[in-house]
Amino acid sequence: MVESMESLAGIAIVEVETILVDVPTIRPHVLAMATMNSQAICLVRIRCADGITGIGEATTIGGLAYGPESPEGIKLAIDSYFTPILKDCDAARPAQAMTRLSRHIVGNNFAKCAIETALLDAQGKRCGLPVSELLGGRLRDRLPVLWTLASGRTDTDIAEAERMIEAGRHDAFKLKIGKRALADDVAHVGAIKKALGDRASIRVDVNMAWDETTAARGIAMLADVGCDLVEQPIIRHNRSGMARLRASARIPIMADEALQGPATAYDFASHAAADVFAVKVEQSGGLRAACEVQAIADAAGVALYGGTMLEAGVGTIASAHVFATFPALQFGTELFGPLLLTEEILTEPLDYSDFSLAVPAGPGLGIELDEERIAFHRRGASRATISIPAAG
Ligand SMILES: O=C(O)C[C@H]1C=CC(=O)O1
Ligand SMILES: [Mn+2]
Repeated sequence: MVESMESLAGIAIVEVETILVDVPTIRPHVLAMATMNSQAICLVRIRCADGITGIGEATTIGGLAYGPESPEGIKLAIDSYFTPILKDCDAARPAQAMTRLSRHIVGNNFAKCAIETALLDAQGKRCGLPVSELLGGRLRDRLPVLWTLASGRTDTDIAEAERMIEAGRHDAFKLKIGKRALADDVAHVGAIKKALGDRASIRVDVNMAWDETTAARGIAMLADVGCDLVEQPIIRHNRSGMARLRASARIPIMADEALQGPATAYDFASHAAADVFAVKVEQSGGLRAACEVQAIADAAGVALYGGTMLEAGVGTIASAHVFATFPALQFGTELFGPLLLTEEILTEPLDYSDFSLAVPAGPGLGIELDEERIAFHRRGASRATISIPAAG
């Protein structure tokens, strides 16, 4: 007999802890809608009655500059609304817990993703399986990773790209444009492509900064200077505009902000409004929802790219487990979030080498938080001052 959804909890969820952590970026990261000097991370820890703890992360870009959720709002939503529901859920049934949450909580995709990550991490540890295996099974152990050049200066970006190629870290780059005049942006892209030539793929992300007319002109100009792809050139809800741009462009057009989970993916796929989907686990509403976006893309013949919200180690590895299950990943991934931060918050550094990221093989996410670093960067932490003994 199938057990009722309302069955009593088998393994109780004892505690849901949310922690805000601020980690500086290695340099200012200049996007059309915000310049990031640090990243605010909402970490989640779910403690279960069987002694297992799962971890999750929700991270946004520029606070509320990118979308409707912020790290502070996510913490508040989880503490006030998610936790009381989770206290009645069975930790050993993550899908049931997520269905219950969705019945009572509208939207809040990022918060849902953090909770699902923690539940799946705990479940993986319980079963001795990596999260990617819980999601159906991984098809690859490494993921190609692109780097975003966004210092705001062309010469600095070229030097940064040269260092990345030389170190074997990245050979595909995304340039953030849309803040400056179109001609200046195209000159910036053209100069970088000219300097790097066939050694690198150059793509751009406009982050919705153009109107449709500017986009039509801009995409043609970018194709002329050797750009390989244009990401989200216009506002997220203009699906017919995206379809028109896609139909006339010589280079692929990718949807990012427009994709807020399976329903929007279906809408964009059925209206041929993008050549490529940037799948983001947080924007999708969680790991399983991201897999549904992938299935819709594959069914519609839309190519795939593994996106990021510039998450730190936990969110990045949650995404890596998801993308490792994708049969096709034609444009690779941009899972470089931890590399943009001055330090990793994990005990073991992630393996970024050979132009790719290794997907951890251990149970759950296969990573551990560095409690000392978390305590240091925790918002409101009183930092111990180092006293230097007086000379002599
Ligand atoms: O894609 C975005 O819009 C967000 C993000 C991903 C890489 C990056 O530099 O910013
Ligand atoms: Mn984007």
